Amino acid sequence: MAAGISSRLLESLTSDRIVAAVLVLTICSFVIDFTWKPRYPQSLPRVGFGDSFVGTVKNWFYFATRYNSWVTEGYDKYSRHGRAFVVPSAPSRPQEIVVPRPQTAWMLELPDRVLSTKEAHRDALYNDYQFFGVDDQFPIHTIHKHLARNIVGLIPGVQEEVHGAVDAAFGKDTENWRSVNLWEAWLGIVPRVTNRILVGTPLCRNREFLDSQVAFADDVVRNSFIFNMFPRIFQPLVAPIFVLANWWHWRKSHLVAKPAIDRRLRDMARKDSGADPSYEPPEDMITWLIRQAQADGLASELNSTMISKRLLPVEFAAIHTTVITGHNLLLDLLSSDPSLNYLATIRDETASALANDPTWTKQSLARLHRTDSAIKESMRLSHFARALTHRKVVAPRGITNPAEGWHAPRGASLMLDLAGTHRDPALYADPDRYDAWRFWRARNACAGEGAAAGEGGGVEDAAEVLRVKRLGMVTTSAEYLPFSHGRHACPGRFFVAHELKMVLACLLRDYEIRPLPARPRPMWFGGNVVPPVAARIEVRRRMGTV
Ligand code: HEM
Repeated sequence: MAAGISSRLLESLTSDRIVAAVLVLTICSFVIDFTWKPRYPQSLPRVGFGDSFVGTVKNWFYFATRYNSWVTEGYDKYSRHGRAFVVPSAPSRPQEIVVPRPQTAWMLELPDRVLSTKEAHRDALYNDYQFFGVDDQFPIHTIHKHLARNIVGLIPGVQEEVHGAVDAAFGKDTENWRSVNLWEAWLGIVPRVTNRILVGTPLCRNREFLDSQVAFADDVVRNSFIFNMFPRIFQPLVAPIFVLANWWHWRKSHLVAKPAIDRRLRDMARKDSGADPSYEPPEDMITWLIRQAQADGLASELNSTMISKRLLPVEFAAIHTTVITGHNLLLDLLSSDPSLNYLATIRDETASALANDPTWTKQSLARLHRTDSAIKESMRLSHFARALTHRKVVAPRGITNPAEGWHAPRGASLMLDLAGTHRDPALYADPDRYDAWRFWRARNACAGEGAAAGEGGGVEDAAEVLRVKRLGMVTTSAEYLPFSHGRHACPGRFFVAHELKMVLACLLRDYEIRPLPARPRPMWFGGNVVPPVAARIEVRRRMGTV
């Protein structure tokens, strides 16, 4: 009898019925998703097709191609006049409230228990699946606490890594011009240099380890795009399949890193027990994670499996962000009018900073005002996402905006519009032009004002020194958001500034580079920019540098 029922069932499973069932299931799941999402007050203006059911479906359909223009429209109509507005999101994500610039301080000063960075990142990156449910706050806290205080001592090691990585990426042929894929070159440089401060030598030069970290980061980005398109109700079914790739790449990196991590754990334990008091562990993320776990009494953190998993969110935060930034920087510089002499000027500035001592120091790096300005300007103009500051309302009763009176319920999503701000002519003259010395001139004007105002004090005056310093690339503000702003602003930015300046100095010292006839254009996909990864540049090693 049972056999009869199952054979009748099988017979009734025609392909038409299967397709229809999947379609009905998908529509039902999107409807359920729709009802789960936070609702925003009608007093908040909308861009896109609005939030009726039909409007929502159209928003999902056009999200990938129109998101950027929706936010631009909202910026012009509302943000410029100090008003918040609502922008559609990908199918599985709640719509976002775009908070205008004058309300930045209000938004970023709300405590994490009210408006959460962690929950916003967790939702956007699907941390529970993609990072195997391992909480990212421990490594983030570790970076906040240990990186800045060790950064000066890390400079010589980073410089050594930069030289090795630039040589490997661009070659040593002084006779012939070589065509190099710029994206691949940065992927050869950044993971190695960044891992010098995360895992130290020799692991930071291990190709298998680095490739696994890059592949893991690619998995996170790709899967986030995919999960964004699936109704939330399906995610527990679909995500475990997709994150097999994440698991595989973490496992590969762990197998390579395990001996080094185990050795570090042993050596540090021997030092602590007094068996080897002279041992000094290298300053890198592995050491900092061990110290932090010891300080917090977290014995469960002290093994290679946990440490290698704790590295993942930081590798993810550090690698692609820097690769895209370096890639944009060179594209902006190389496609600028050659008569502006950007490259030669940066080359001269970096060479003269190293004239007395070939090793970079905090002081010599801080003297690179033009180089700093060129990088800062590229990060202003050539951003890689519409927004990099997102927050989720976690307060059970939601939040009320004091300036406009709107209420955002628990689960609502808020963001700051980086691209609109960075291209606002009220803030930046001729905002669509790459003007490498824009911030250098502002710095000089500021220093000049100080000199004129103070009785011969000039930039020697402490307050003036501070004001001039604040024009540097690591200073965040409501008007300059590539590293976000407020207490969760990127803790890696001081390192990034050093890294990019050293790479640029090394590259321009050792190579001639041909200008590009035009800036290769990136493409928008939803809220993110897809970099022009096929772009190639022509380089030749300078005579006498090998
Ligand atoms: C050009 C390169 C980089 C850019 C543009 C960048 C940008 C950002 C942005 C926009 C945030 C989000 C902050 C927020 O939500 O308000 C962030 C967070 C973070 N970044 Fe970076 N980042 C870069 C490189 C790095 C590097 C090299 C590291 C580590 C060595 C790093 C570590 C982190 C960490 C740990 C966080 C989380 C901070 C927190 O939640 O408190 N980043 N970064």
